[in-house]
Amino acid sequence: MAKQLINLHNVFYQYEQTVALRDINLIIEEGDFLAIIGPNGSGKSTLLKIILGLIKPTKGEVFLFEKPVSQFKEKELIGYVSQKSNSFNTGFPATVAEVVRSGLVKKVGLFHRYPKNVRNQVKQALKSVGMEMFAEKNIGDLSGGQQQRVFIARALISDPKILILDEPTVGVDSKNVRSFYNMLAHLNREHNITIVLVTHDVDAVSISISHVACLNQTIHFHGFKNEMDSMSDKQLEAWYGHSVRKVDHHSEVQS
Ligand SMILES: Nc1ncnc2c1ncn2[C@@H]1O[C@H](COP(=O)(O)OP(=O)(O)OP(=O)(O)O)[C@@H](O)[C@H]1O
Repeated sequence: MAKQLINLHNVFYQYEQTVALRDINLIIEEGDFLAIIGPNGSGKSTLLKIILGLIKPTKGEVFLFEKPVSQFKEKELIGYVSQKSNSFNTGFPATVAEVVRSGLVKKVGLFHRYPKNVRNQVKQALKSVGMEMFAEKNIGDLSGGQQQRVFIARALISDPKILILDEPTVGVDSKNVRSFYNMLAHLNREHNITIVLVTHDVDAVSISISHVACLNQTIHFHGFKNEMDSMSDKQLEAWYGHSVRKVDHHSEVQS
């Protein structure tokens, strides 16, 4: 049986006046490539914050790598790329290699020397996202999609087992979205990294992923992507709250 990397059991979360999440039961296994999709305000960011241990559920339990979250100390096993990552302006004075290397700061300490093999680690991380040719470029001179790849490389440099991405295609032009998802599929399949991403874009579920969770306060569906393909438009609308369109890019995906 695959290892349960994330397990949320009867999780509720309430901000002062607003119930953001109710009765969430969600198991994410090693090797999954899961998209959590839901409309604006459906609780996606709140769910990520709970998984990342940034907030505690009002009720319910969270297990990471089969340990209660309070006992889970190996934070480097979870790589996170936030929605706001790709906001560098062209004047930001750091090279791509420096940005990727900064992913190691927590491990090395700000004023310690980096070990000799760091240059190689930076190279490997950039290679895994198809950006090794850009190591010496200024981060601010890259496109939104290229910057996003660099931030993924920064998350990968500490060798995580899970990569969590919040709206990763914001800032990626539409013509590059498919190759971006192909790159994530490559990390999932060839580097055995479990991937969890959240998005409000239902179309995103059509590309590369293995599993889908449909969230609107609670989980309305969680299963294999192709099981969701067989959901009727009426079922989808009932969960999403308004009309949605499914686009099947599956046949176009290259690994
Ligand atoms: N700090 C907060 N204080 C009070 N209410 C909040 C706070 N953050 C979020 N909420 C509310 O909780 C609910 C879930 O918000 P959340 O940001 O998790 O949704 P989301 O699916 O990530 O939204 P979006 O797609 O718009 O980013 C919303 O009703 C939101 O207004």
